Formats: sequence, C-alpha cells, structure tokens
Amino acid sequence: MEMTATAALQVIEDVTGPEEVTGPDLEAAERAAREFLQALGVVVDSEGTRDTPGRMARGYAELLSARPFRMTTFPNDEGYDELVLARDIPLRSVCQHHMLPFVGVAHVGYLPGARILGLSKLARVVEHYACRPQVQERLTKQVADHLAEQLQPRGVGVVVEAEHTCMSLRGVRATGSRTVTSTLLGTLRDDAASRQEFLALTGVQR
Ligand SMILES: Nc1nc2c(ncn2[C@@H]2O[C@H](COP(=O)(O)OP(=O)(O)OP(=O)(O)O)[C@@H](O)[C@H]2O)c(=O)[nH]1
Ligand SMILES: [Zn+2]
Repeated sequence: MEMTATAALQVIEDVTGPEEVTGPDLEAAERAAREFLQALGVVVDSEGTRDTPGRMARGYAELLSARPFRMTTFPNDEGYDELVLARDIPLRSVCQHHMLPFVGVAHVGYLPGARILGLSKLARVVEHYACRPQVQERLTKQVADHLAEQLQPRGVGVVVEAEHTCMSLRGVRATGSRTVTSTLLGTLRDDAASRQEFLALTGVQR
C-alpha cells in the first residue's frame, strides 16, 4: 500500500469485504511530532536529528498500517481433521493507552472443517489486527473470531504472549514480564482433550 502525504481513503481488501480506513497524513504527523518533541524539550536541529520528526511519523504510520491480503482457502479433500497450528508467529502492535509497542508471539491453530486455510494467512490475520492501536485481549479475540467466521472450522485457538514496553520500560518497569491471553472457540473450547492438546502444543500448558 502506497503511503500518501495527504489524508486519503485506502481500501484494505480482506475476506470481510473492502474496509475503508483513513490513510496517514504524513506531513501533518511530522509537524505534530516536531511540536511534540519541542514540548518535551528535545532539540532536533542537528544533521542527525533534523529528520527525526519525519522518521517518527513514518515509523508510527508503518506500525499502524495493515497490508491488504486475501484469505485463500482450499477444499479439505483429504478430510484432515487434526489440529493445524502455526506456533511463534512474530507479533508487534501498539498499546492504545500509551502508543508504545508491545512485542511477542502468537500461536494460532484450528481444527479444519470443509476447507483448509493457506498457512501464511494465519500470520497475516495476526498482522492485520496488530497494525492498529490495540489491547492484547481484543487482538487475541479478533484473530480467533475472524478465523471462525471466515473459515467455519470445528475449532479455533489463539494464544498471544507479549511484553508491553509501557509496562517494562516505563511505569512499573516490570522488565521481562510477558502477558498471556487466549481465546478458544468450538471444539477447542468445549472438548477437554482437544483443549489440552492445543495448550500443550503452544507450550502454555506443559
Ligand atoms: N488490559 C490491558 N491493559 C493494558 C494493555 N496495554 C497496556 N495496558 C494497561 O493500561 C493501563 C493504563 O492505566 P493508567 O493508570 O491510565 O496509565 P498509567 O498511569 O500510565 O499507568 P502505569 O502504566 O501503571 O504507570 C495500564 O495499567 C497499562 O498496563 C493491554 O493490552 N491490555
Ligand atoms: Zn500501554
């Protein structure tokens, strides 16, 4: 997706249908970043820092811009009925309270029904919902709900483990603490053995 200097309507194509979002106004963001730094007493007048407000604007725009993707699915011709799990999908998002990054991994799995999903799409769904101001609980549930709605599998499981820099680098400074959230749907929620297998494979339950 091409980022434009002026606010523009962009279309993110995904299986939920075209979703209209306002694109970043990078010039306005750069002006605001310059004022923000000035207000904090940060001087940006050297060769090395002159472009810092622009870099901040582009950096945040990138963190908040989801890339378009398609939820490619295939018929489950072999009738595969065991767990499909993508473990340790790298994740970075921005907490909506402080606009500071949280970083970690997502484990995303499903029990196939009539169709199976292109494997990369498990990571793309995570990225799609991570590229916006978030709370970890909502991110976890949105990924699970999306898969449930679009794939109609027998079960969905999503576990997110992340370190919130707003909690580790500032404030309480609980360095190294990771927050774990999970959403289980369908058979992975209701059937104790399936649930246990999923949690064991993610490493959450040993
Ligand atoms: N539930 C939840 N809370 C989050 C998440 N990310 C950040 N927070 C919390 O949001 C809360 C905001 O609380 P406030 O008391 O308004 O903010 P604050 O004064 O900066 O709080 P401290 O971080 O405790 O210094 C903090 O407790 C954060 O840890 C998240 O993904 N989920
Ligand atoms: Zn925060």
